[in-house]
Amino acid sequence: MEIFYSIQGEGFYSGTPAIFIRLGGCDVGCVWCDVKESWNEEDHPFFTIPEILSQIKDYPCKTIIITGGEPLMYDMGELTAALKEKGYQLNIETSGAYPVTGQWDWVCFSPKKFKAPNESIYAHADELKAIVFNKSDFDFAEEHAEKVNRTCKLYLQPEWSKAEKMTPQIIEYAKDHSRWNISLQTHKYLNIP
Ligand SMILES: C[S@@+](CC[C@H](N)C(=O)[O-])C[C@H]1O[C@@H](n2cnc3c(N)ncnc32)[C@H](O)[C@@H]1O
Ligand SMILES: Nc1nc2[nH]cc(C(=O)O)c2c(=O)[nH]1
Ligand code: SF4
Ligand SMILES: [Mg+2]
Repeated sequence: MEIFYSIQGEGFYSGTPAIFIRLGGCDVGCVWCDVKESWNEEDHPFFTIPEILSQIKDYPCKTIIITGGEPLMYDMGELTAALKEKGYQLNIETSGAYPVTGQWDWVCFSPKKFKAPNESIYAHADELKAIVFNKSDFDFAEEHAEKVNRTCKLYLQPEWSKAEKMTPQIIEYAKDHSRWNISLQTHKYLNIP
């Protein structure tokens, strides 16, 4: 869908410069998705792997975030192999709704109520980033936290339109359940892509 250079706004790598590769296509259907324009793959241009390599080669950065859309709808083997060969660090943002493919240095797993995760994601998740839209999302976050590895970082991130209401509850929750950290969509406060 698009390639851009920005700062990772969310989660463990928040604040880190990164090249974003956003793949079009998603059938998870989150009601509050902030990139609904990504859902229909056919609305977006197709780039071959050599075209992608050429578009990113001049950015002064070796960290890539592959996002979407839902990147795991596709077999990520070929693209990630080509990027690894060029020495990039590869991070993925995924709902985990499809089996994990590809070679990843960091997997950010953000489970969704709208389409259950594939079981393969739990062993790969380096970071669980649960979106808090309402109170029931704390229990939903805990259900998934029970299934990830012990070393997986745990984040609660307010859904953007509900941030004013839910952030105070997230703060109290994290203080009472100190395994959890807070993630904010800092790029939206910074007005960057
Ligand atoms: C747009 S999604 C694309 C990657 C993948 N489909 C996923 O959902 O993880 C990237 C990240 O943004 C989060 N996100 C999407 N819409 C959001 C919103 N309105 N408020 C907060 N986070 C949101 C997702 O949960 C995910 O962690
Ligand atoms: N700056 C910035 N950081 C992000 N982290 C995850 C994003 C995404 O849409 O996957 C995102 C995004 O869209 N912009
Ligand atoms: S899974 Fe990700 S891209 Fe798909 S609808 Fe949900 S937030 Fe949007
Ligand atoms: Mg985003």
